[in-house]
Amino acid sequence: METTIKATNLTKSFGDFTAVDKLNFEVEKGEIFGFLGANGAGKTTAMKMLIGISKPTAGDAMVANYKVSTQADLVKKNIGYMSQKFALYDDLNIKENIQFFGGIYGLNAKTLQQKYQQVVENLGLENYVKQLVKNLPLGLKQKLAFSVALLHQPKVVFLDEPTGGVDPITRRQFWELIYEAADRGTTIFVTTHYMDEAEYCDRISMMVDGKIKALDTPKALKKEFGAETLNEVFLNLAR
Ligand SMILES: Nc1ncnc2c1ncn2[C@@H]1O[C@H](COP(=O)(O)OP(=O)(O)OP(=O)(O)O)[C@@H](O)[C@H]1O
Repeated sequence: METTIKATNLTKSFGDFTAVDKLNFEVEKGEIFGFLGANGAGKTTAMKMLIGISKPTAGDAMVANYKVSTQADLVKKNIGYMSQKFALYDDLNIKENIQFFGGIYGLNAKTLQQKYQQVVENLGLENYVKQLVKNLPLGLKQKLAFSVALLHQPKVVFLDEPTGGVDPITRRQFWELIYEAADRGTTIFVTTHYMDEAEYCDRISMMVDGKIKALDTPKALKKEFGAETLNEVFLNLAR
């Protein structure tokens, strides 16, 4: 087993307030790890530390073999990131987005052309290549954003509520792409508020008030809490 994320007492305080309180967990290569919590539980603060844009005030984390405390630039180069709020440039077309984001990660023109063709073919985007990304249906935009986050073949990809606003069938299709990436060995770290998505994860953690209160497979968590659904587990914990 190869560990791609390891948090050790990972902590972030703002003055007297501890938003993330001594998180300890490991995520293996190719694992799909769901990161759940109610609003304000501390998920965004934790994720910001894991992607190297915010320094822990105590503890540390290794991500893709680099320390977030001292090697944040290397962490950033070796991960992918996609959020619901920002992922692609609406006023560029598919090719331009791939050239822009792939270029940031240092891919050359030939590789970018190959990646572009692969993405168009894999996602069936042939009818949209002349359009600006803003004209794509939301579900396709999300799939494209995920593919763009994987252009530089990162060891880990962080997905921050990647499927907000689409129906369960479209979410399910998005998850097929996640499974394919995980099968190729990419580690997936995903936050979500949708319990159907949480069910698709290999393991999930549930955060309450800055701490991880439960962490296991969806099946084991339901058993542990004597619950029929993950939603019940979640409500039990968050209460
Ligand atoms: N820069 C900051 N200064 C002070 N407090 C902060 C700061 N950033 C976050 N917090 C506080 O830390 C707590 C956790 O916030 P965070 O955004 O990480 O939660 P979250 O679990 O991501 O919630 P949501 O699902 O709503 O995004 C909140 O109480 C928030 O007000």
